[in-house]
Amino acid sequence: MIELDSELKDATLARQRLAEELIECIDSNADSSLSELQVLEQDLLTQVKQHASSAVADSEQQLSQSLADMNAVLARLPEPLQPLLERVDWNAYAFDKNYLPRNLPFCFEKLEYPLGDGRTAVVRVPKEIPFYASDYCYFFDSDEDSVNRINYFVFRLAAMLPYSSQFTLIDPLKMGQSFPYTKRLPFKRMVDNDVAKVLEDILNDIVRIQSTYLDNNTERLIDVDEEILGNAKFELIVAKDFPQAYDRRSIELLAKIANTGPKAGKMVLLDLDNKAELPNGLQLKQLFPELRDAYLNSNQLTWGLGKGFAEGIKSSDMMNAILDGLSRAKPKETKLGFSDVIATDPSQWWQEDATEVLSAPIGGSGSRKNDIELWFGERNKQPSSHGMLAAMTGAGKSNLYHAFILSIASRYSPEDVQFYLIDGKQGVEFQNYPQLPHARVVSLNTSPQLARSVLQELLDEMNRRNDLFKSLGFSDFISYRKAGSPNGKLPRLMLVIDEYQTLFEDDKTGLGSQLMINIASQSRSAGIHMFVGSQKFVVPGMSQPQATFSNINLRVAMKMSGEEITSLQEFGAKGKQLIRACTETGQVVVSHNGGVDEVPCDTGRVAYIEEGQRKQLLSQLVDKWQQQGGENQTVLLDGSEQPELADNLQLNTLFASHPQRPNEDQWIEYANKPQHLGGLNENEWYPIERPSVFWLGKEMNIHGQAKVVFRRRANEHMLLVGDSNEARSGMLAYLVAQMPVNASTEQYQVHLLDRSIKGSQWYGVMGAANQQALNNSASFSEKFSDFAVHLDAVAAELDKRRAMDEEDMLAEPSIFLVINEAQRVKELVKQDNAYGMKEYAEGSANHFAALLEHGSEYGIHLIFSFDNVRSVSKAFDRNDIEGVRHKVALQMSEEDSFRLLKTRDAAKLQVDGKKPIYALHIDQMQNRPSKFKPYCYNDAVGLEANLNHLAQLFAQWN
Ligand SMILES: Nc1ncnc2c1ncn2[C@@H]1O[C@H](COP(=O)(O)OP(=O)(O)OP(=O)(O)O)[C@@H](O)[C@H]1O
Repeated sequence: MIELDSELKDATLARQRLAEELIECIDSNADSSLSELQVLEQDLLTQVKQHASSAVADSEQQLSQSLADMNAVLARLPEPLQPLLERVDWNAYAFDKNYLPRNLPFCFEKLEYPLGDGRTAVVRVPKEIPFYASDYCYFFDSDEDSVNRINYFVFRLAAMLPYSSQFTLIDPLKMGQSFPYTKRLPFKRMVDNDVAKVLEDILNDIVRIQSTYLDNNTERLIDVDEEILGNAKFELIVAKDFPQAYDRRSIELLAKIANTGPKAGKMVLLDLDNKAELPNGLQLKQLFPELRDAYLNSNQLTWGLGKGFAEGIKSSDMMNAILDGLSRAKPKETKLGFSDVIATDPSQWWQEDATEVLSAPIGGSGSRKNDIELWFGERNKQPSSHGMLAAMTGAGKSNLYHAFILSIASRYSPEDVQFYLIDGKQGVEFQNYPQLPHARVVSLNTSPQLARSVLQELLDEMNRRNDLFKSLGFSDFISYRKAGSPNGKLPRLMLVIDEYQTLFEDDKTGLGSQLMINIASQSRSAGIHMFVGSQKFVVPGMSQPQATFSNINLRVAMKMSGEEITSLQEFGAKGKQLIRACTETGQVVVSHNGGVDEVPCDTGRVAYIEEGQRKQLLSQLVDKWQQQGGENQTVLLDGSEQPELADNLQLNTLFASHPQRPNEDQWIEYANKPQHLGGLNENEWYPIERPSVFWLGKEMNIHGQAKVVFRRRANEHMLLVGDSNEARSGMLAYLVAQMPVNASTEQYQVHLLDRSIKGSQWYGVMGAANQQALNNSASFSEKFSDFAVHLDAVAAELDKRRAMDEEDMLAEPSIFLVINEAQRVKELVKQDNAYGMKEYAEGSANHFAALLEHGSEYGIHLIFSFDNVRSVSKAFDRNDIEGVRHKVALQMSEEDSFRLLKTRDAAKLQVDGKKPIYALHIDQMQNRPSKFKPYCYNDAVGLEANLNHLAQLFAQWN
């Protein structure tokens, strides 16, 4: 045998190496990218050819070896890539994978090799044509075999892309009869008489694909990551018998698709009837500059060549087998299940430790199912403090929150992580989470003011933590926890705000932006993080977004509009490209590096949690926590509802922490206690002033309750004014009902005049409070004449007390004169007397002047409710009104608000609508109006429930 020369040896070795590599590639990893496979395969074929051509005469043996190697390699190719489709058992093929066709195995190339002895070896090498990676428009000449050849393209592509190939088979001459199987293809455009209409649809699709997937970096659909591709389809548009029976418009549209479509995955194949005429003025080469002969893969318009080598599909058995297989094929999994992401067995939960990092797998990319994660804290010295999420409606933002919350809740115990879950103004996304053991606060329909107060609360918590760390000599949360949490375990706190633009609404002073900057820049070292979301990153009303964003490293984006993406500054060009490709619900792009291009973003799909699964997980979490003896301490706030007295945390803490009525010292301690611990945060609490606290509703923050404290000081009276009956009667009834909080029955006196209209729905509310909560210990009158008896007595009592020495006076019980619906007390209307001075006509009413002026210093407090300011003015002088320390106003006109309060604020209480009802408390001594949601009377059932709650608490102290 003739020695191979060195060049040939090299070629042989190179070919062997390639063959081995290719086999390995196919064998070792079914998931290896197809393009890799195809490049190797292409190289192998080239090498075979080169080898053959240089082998010349003396290497027949080598040549056959090469061909044997090649065939061995080809035999191992996945079924849809096999050169001979007929050799595949399609009934056994699963159609479970897409093979993106950069090249299409197409026909056999006939190669002739002179063997030196005069003989010529003829070998057939499979030939591939560049397909979706090219800009070509292929044609072959039309003849009786055309359909078979078209079938070859269709079925090859359908097998290669069972989930991503679409077909438009245009057959105007035979009206679709050439392709009877069209209906059975998984994705197709049915073509009726209006060919142009279908072609226009395709053009629109091209534009859509261009704008969602393609840009400078990713020029072709075939280059888009398959994970991102989602439902985008590669399309083959076949024009049978072209251009016969095609009108001018269709021809032009087809040409436009052929020229712009390939990059967007739309290829045109012309079955070219070269005897047919194009309409006047149209020329094939001008219409289709990229036209190529499918057999020659050349742009020469040579006819009839290579036909003999083309593989066509004639076998209807084979076509049926492929169509059956396609219909059996399971649609590609578009939902990633949550059980792929977290452990489903509760015994495996709460094993992670949040000392350094809090991490939540929320989904996966490619074949990996849980590699998309959001983490907060510190990892390899890299910090990730806070995150933000932007997604258009329907992109799957809610599901992402659920995945995030439940992923964390399953990995970390409630002692390790606690949530503040805040829904925007109209939001109820987090409504299922009050039962979550990890939820410290859940706020639904959150008002802007409340949302801001949550940030303030977290800043307060941060300061408390920092003080603690400092006092113990620790630098931060991590070092404190690493030292074994000497003062008790502190959880990482995770604030999640949906629709976080709520923070910046009605915010003239820019408080929301400032609070956010402070949290973003300072809170990480205290173990406090935030993850905020909206439809965009930068939201209306936010000032200095850059100051905030520079501290928010974690950026999470889902499907967004093209314009939105273009104007994004929170991601670099590469990130934007990935976001553009998020065309389906659940697709997500994540950067922990501020979206910069230098560090690749993660992209994939968020695991989907069905509602039932969510509820099941929640109840399993509750069970697990209860088994450990844990209690649920979630504070639930709902901005759309009026608060209930029974939910008052301060009231409940007072009774929970004092089995017996507190003594003076205990009262001081409780009053001084901060609100977040259930105390009153009231520093001035001197028993000598006999302070009495009454809660009126809920403040616009997490822990604060709206309250008035009456002390034995000047002017400690109250006016409650405004036209909401629910609020007026609710506040007043509950105020009366709270008497026993402050003193035992002997230590207070209440004289009630209830002028509510008999038969109205508000009638009886005050009586119920007296009966259920006070055991009828208040004197209760419906007529002024009855009340006047008590009024006279109280006036006499005042005189008596004024004559007492101070200590004796202080021992006397506090007296509350309460008049409900005072606008209906005609005795309270001052009239001109004989000297032109204003005076009450009724004798007893004249006691009010002295009681207003001096009563409260001697423990006698007046509390009036009026439905309007005019009536207040008829009853009292301007000075009297100004003197009253506590004024609670409901929505009223600007003028009335100013007249009563010297501020117009009470005219703005209901700017967003009638519900919920807001009230304003002005403490004349503090001069700081505070808005709150008052307790309201809604119906007898609610009233009874709240009064019962009080009665039970009081029973504990009797
Ligand atoms: N990760 C996901 N995978 C698959 N389907 C999902 C995924 N997330 C959401 N979906 C589907 O999309 C629907 C809408 O999701 P979701 O409510 O999370 O969207 P959203 O962006 O919050 O919408 P909106 O802003 O309108 O409330 C869901 O009911 C679900 O069917």
